[in-house]
Amino acid sequence: MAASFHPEMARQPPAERPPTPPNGGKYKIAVCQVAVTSDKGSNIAHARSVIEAAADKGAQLIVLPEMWNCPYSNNSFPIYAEDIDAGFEASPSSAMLSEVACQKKVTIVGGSIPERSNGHLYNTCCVFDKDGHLKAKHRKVHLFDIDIPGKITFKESDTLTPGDSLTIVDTDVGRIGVGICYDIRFPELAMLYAARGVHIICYPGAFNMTTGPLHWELLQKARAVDNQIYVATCSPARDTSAGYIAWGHSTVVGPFGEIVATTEHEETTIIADIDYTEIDKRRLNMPIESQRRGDLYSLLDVTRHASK
Ligand SMILES: NC(=O)CC(=O)C(=O)O
Repeated sequence: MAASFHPEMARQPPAERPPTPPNGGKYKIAVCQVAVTSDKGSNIAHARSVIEAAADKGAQLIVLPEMWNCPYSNNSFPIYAEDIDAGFEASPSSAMLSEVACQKKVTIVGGSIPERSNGHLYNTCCVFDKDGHLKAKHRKVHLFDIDIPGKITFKESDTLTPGDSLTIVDTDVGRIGVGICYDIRFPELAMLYAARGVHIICYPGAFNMTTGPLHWELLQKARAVDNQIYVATCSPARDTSAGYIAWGHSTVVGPFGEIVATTEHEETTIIADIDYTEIDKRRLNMPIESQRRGDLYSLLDVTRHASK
């Protein structure tokens, strides 16, 4: 039975200080690089079985990819879109995530799906707690509009509207910041999340065959090492017959820039141990926050003292 959605709950700002994470800050994360088809019903059923399998292997935090219920294309977004705020009856993808989170008692960062709301379409990630409650909804704030002639041209803004807020959510597996794919290219977002005490940023994403080989891993490591936090990315599996071919290579990076777990492009689930005491350790080893020269440069709002 799906738990109901309370929009106000999702909008509550997090406390200034992150609560001490239970279990000493040690968790198992599963990043599910699922294959996506044009059949929404089978995508939902498949994602469910992959989540169940990950939970059965001990994962407590489970991440899905960007646009896991539909092909990644401007033609598909309006057709596959769901009205999440209208309740789970109007959103079978969210209903499934809520049910399986509650059934398996896991936190789910539910990749993203096209969301229809008040006449707009968004690229939206829902986060569910282990009781199946929708804790947060992140709408991709930086739309993927690029033009690399002869390689790739994509304009999400042809169909999608950007979100207008950041997403930080306190869960049983720590304080999570959410970004979607292109959001990873904007270091200010990650800095702000770190300033607010986020332990891990989850980026469901679907980089492509042009930018993926050069930028995907580099950006994840940069966000992690600059901010001394964990970063997890989750891509769909590669489908070479698709209009948009995803790079794959879902990864978990630690606060020293180390790859904790990664994969190639086929469908798979990677399960990794994360340990937030590593964040404190690395910040002691290399106290870049206190070494920052605020007298020479500053970014409005980006000071980690907000979380102290
Ligand atoms: N698909 C995206 O949003 C981003 C991407 O592929 C890139 O930044 O490159």
